[in-house]
Parts: sequence; structure tokens; C-alpha cells
Amino acid sequence: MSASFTLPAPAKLNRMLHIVGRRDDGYHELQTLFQIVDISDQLTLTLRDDGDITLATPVNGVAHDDNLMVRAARLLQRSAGTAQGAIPRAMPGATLTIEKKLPMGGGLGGGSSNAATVLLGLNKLWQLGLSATALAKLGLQLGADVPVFIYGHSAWAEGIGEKLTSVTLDTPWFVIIHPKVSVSTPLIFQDPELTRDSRPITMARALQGGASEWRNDCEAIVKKRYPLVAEALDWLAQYAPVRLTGTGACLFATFESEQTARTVAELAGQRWPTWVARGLNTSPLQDALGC
Ligand SMILES: C[C@@](CO)(OP(=O)(O)O)[C@H](O)COP(=O)(O)OP(=O)(O)OC[C@H]1O[C@@H](n2ccc(N)nc2=O)[C@H](O)[C@@H]1O
Ligand SMILES: Nc1ncnc2c1ncn2[C@@H]1O[C@H](COP(=O)(O)OP(=O)(O)O)[C@@H](O)[C@H]1O
Repeated sequence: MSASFTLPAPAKLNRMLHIVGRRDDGYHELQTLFQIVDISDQLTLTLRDDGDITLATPVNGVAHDDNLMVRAARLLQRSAGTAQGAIPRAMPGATLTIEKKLPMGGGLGGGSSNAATVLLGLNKLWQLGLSATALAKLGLQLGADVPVFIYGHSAWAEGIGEKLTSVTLDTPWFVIIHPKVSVSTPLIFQDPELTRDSRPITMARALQGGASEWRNDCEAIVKKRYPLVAEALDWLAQYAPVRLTGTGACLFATFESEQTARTVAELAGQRWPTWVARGLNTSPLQDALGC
């Protein structure tokens, strides 16, 4: 058994996002198209036999025990160590490291993706043999976006993002920019002016409509409350259609040509942190794990 894995934790974009209702617990019912893209954090998971879970590379602004990587590892350890019907057993541990490239809290799902990579990677490193369904169920306790990274495929999502159906999307080039402001997800969802009554549509309708009909219901409120997002969006929209991902703050513009994307990215890069990414239909994580 290999004692160490180095694995990617890719970003996602919400190509469209409709808010179709609000549950009694305050969470919102969404309809969204998730697409994984080819920019990633890099994680290394190394087996240790003393049962400890340690993140050896601190992430700025996140306490060790709150880090989604540590929480994912401990959740898996607890759950596998006390599986129903099995004799409780001593579990191995792991040392985790991360090379963080994705911005935090920007709507690219980096934290959720880190957690998914830890769950899938440790499932293999610890030889637990848990199914993707079991891992996605565990992951959902950590964040609404974890399951899509566990399944590792473009997906139509409903509920709070956990009811997933695999789809195949176009794979354009994206210029992603971070407007250098942090958007609070809870504040956006609490905003009295947020559109939360979009009419539910079918997945077929969403796919038929294509990118020209896709929108993000959070976009108007995020633009209104965060002028820096509005400014960046208006700038990028000169070059190509632009959308907010998740609750932001990151924005993405869609291009058919890599060269045009790189030219616009060079201009954007003079003002904002900028990435060029290709849309994917399968995750590089599943490729690395040989799933
Ligand atoms: C809306 C999305 C779309 O991808 O936005 P991004 O976070 O990616 O920007 C996500 O599903 C977000 O998922 P995640 O960031 O994990 O959110 P959570 O930590 O579960 O929730 C943060 C807070 O946002 C609100 N919330 C979140 C998701 C949801 N469907 N309805 C909500 O009302 C709740 O107030 C919750 O306490
Ligand atoms: N390993 C991690 N990477 C990123 N964020 C993390 C991590 N662990 C905990 N967090 C927390 O989760 C929040 C959401 O992070 P992230 O998933 O990157 O953003 P978003 O949900 O907007 O796409 C961060 O603001 C941070 O406080």
C-alpha cells in the first residue's frame, strides 16, 4: 500500500443558479449547474499509525481544527471507526499538507473541494472501501458543495445542492476574476431583496436553453451590496458574457478561444487576481485516483 498520495482539489463554477424556495430551517432550495474546472489546490495525504490528524501547512485565517480538511479527516475516522454492526476499531491517522491556489470564500468551492479530496483520498489510503454515496453523505455534513466534488462530474443540482444528476456541458475557456472583496454567503441569503421565488424549471429545459439563457439569482443583490463586484463585472462584460459563481465574489467570462481568454486575462490581471481555466466534465481528482 502506498503511504502517501498527492491529489488535486479542483474549483467549480455555478454556470447558472436559480433560487426556487426557502426551507423551514432557513436554507434555500436551489437549481444550479455545477461545472468543475482545471484549476486546483494540491493536497498531500500521508499515512500515520498513531491515529493523529494533523494539517502541517496552516491555512491563513482558518484555525487548525476548523479547517475543512481536518474536519473531513476526523469525520471519516469517527464514522469508519464506529461503523454500525462492526466492532469499534483503532483507526490510522494522516498528515495533511496543502498548496493553496484557489481563493477562499470566492464561490469557487475550494474549501468543499479540499474536504472531498480528503474524504476520497483517505478512503483509499486507509483502505476503507466506502462508496461514493456514503462519502457524499458524510461530506454534506461539512458543506452543501462537497457531494459534487465527491462524484466528480458536471451536474444539475437541486435541493440545497445535494440532489445531483450528472450532465455533460460545453467546455469553454473561462477568465475568472476575484474583485478583491469578500462576500458573505449567509448575508446574501438573508437579504430581504434576494430573488427567492424563481419558477422551478426542468433539467432538460435548463440544458436546452444553453448559456445565453443562464443567470445567477444572487447576482443582482451581490452587485448592489458590493460595488467592487459591480465594477469588475461591468469591466469584464465588455469582452464576453459574464456570470457570478455561487454567492461570489468571483466572476467568470466565457470564451470559445483560449487565445482570446488569455489576452483578456492579461488585461484583467493588471487590476484583479485572475485565472484562465478550461471547463471540464470529469474531475482531475477522479482521474488521479483512477476512478
Ligand atoms: C450557494 C452556493 C452554490 O455553490 O454558494 P458558494 O458557497 O459556492 O458561493 C453553495 O451551495 C453554498 O454552500 P456552502 O458555502 O457550503 O454553504 P454553507 O456553509 O452550507 O451555508 C452558509 C450559509 O448560507 C445559507 N445558505 C446556504 C446554502 C443554501 N442552499 N441556502 C442557504 O440559505 C445559510 O444561511 C448557511 O448558514
Ligand atoms: N481548507 C479550506 N479551504 C478554504 N476555506 C476553508 C477551508 N477550511 C475552512 N474554510 C472556510 O470555508 C469558507 C468557504 O470557503 P470556500 O469553499 O473556499 O468558498 P466558497 O464556499 O465561497 O466557494 C472560507 O471562507 C473559510 O473560512
